[in-house]
Amino acid sequence: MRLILKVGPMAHGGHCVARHQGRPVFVRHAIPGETVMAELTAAGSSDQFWRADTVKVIRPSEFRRFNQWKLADSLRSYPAGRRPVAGAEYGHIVLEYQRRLKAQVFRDTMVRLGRQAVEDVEVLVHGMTADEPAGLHWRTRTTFAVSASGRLSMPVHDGRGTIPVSNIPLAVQELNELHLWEIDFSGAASVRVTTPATGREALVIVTPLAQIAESPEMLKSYTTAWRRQLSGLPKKVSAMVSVRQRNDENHQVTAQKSSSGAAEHHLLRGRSWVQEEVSPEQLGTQTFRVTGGGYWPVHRDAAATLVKTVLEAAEVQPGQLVVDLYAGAGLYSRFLAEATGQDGAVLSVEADPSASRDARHNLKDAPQAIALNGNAEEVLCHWLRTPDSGFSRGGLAGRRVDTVVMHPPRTGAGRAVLSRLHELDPGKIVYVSGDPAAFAQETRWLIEQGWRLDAVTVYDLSPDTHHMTSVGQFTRPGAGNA
Ligand SMILES: C[S@@+](CC[C@H](N)C(=O)[O-])C[C@H]1O[C@@H](n2cnc3c(N)ncnc32)[C@H](O)[C@@H]1O
Repeated sequence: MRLILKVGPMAHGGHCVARHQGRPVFVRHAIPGETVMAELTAAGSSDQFWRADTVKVIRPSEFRRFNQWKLADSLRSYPAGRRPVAGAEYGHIVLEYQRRLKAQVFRDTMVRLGRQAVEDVEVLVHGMTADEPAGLHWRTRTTFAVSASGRLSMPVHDGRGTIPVSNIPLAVQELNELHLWEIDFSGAASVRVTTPATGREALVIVTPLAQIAESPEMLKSYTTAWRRQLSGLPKKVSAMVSVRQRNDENHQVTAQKSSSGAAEHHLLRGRSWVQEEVSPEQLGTQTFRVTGGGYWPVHRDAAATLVKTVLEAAEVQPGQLVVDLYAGAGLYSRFLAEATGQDGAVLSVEADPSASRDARHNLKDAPQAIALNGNAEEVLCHWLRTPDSGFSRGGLAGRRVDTVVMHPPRTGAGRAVLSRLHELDPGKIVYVSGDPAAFAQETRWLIEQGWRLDAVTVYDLSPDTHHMTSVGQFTRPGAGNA
């Protein structure tokens, strides 16, 4: 069923809000102010709200542009009898206006969920200069679904099926040049491709279908087939099979999950890691090993931009004690260690064992940085229980933490971690977030405990999508630090 709708503001998640006979309808691929014809994609008679997708624009916004990713363009998808692929919900909007919409969504979310005053969260969303004007070719990590015939595919919106692809306009050119779509990945559930911004290498990670992963004979025979299929790729391409337990979605790891969730790797060719190189302005260059599908900021310029912003917000002085929670491969820790110098210390906390091994490796030239493998909440509890033990025995050597940098998964740190953090009472918290709703809710809680949000910077590190990244800086007036 199709409706003609006058579309209202952009909401968190990448859809505009409209109304039909009083009921809210979340419309994808529209722009505030437009009148569109929308196809209902989820519309139960008792549903509180419906979902719809734009199939025709009746009165276009001046900020509408031609969506350069054909498969993600709803205006070309529906006439072709298919749904648009997910992952480029803003592709039909002029880049500069995408950022204005993200600023509006951030502000609205901070007001609604964070209970902030509008005037306190008037933010600009900063883009990366290299993205102008199109917002294409920035992704260094891309995960594909695999079709029944073994072709690389992308899921369509609302999770109803996948569509084979032969070009990813948002990915760096190095990915498209590999022509992986010509390879038969039958037997795989997904394929993740890492193409670091250096352009010097790539890593293909094949995750088998569950029934194949569970049978050693089938796994062996498919592994042989994938190795053969990939043999024609340039030498710089490494490949591996990753048999991963469930529960590691979005890298939300708990203590139990982090041990049971470790991936078993079978190398097909090359090596199981990539090298990332990060050169934030005036902070020098550092290199990092990132193994398998371990977390790394996806936009080719994100790592340098975030390091610079985090270091500016943290204002670390030589000799200070800094904690990097959810540290991944030690990206922030490595630069923070330069700032504390050898008289200070950085405690780099990461739950995933493989990422934590990478952090240990990446921090080996900075003895003042200590990689701790553990769940954030448990490590915090340990610090609170035995603050006087030495750093490598789970304590804080009797010192007060000057600054905590934290970059949790999109779902946020959660109340338990925030409570422990509040008890720890660091001088400052620098919070990097990939989700405005989680950030707003956790800001609200921190403010209720007496913290103050001193500054927030928002970046568009995911052009053409609805995602944004914020870096917030909190202090607690009256707690001896303001
Ligand atoms: C968004 S990433 C940030 C990584 C790093 N700061 C960076 O920017 O490269 C979140 C990281 O937190 C880790 N993680 C998830 N849940 C955790 C937990 N409960 N305790 C500690 N680390 C966790 C994930 O494995 C992942 O490496």
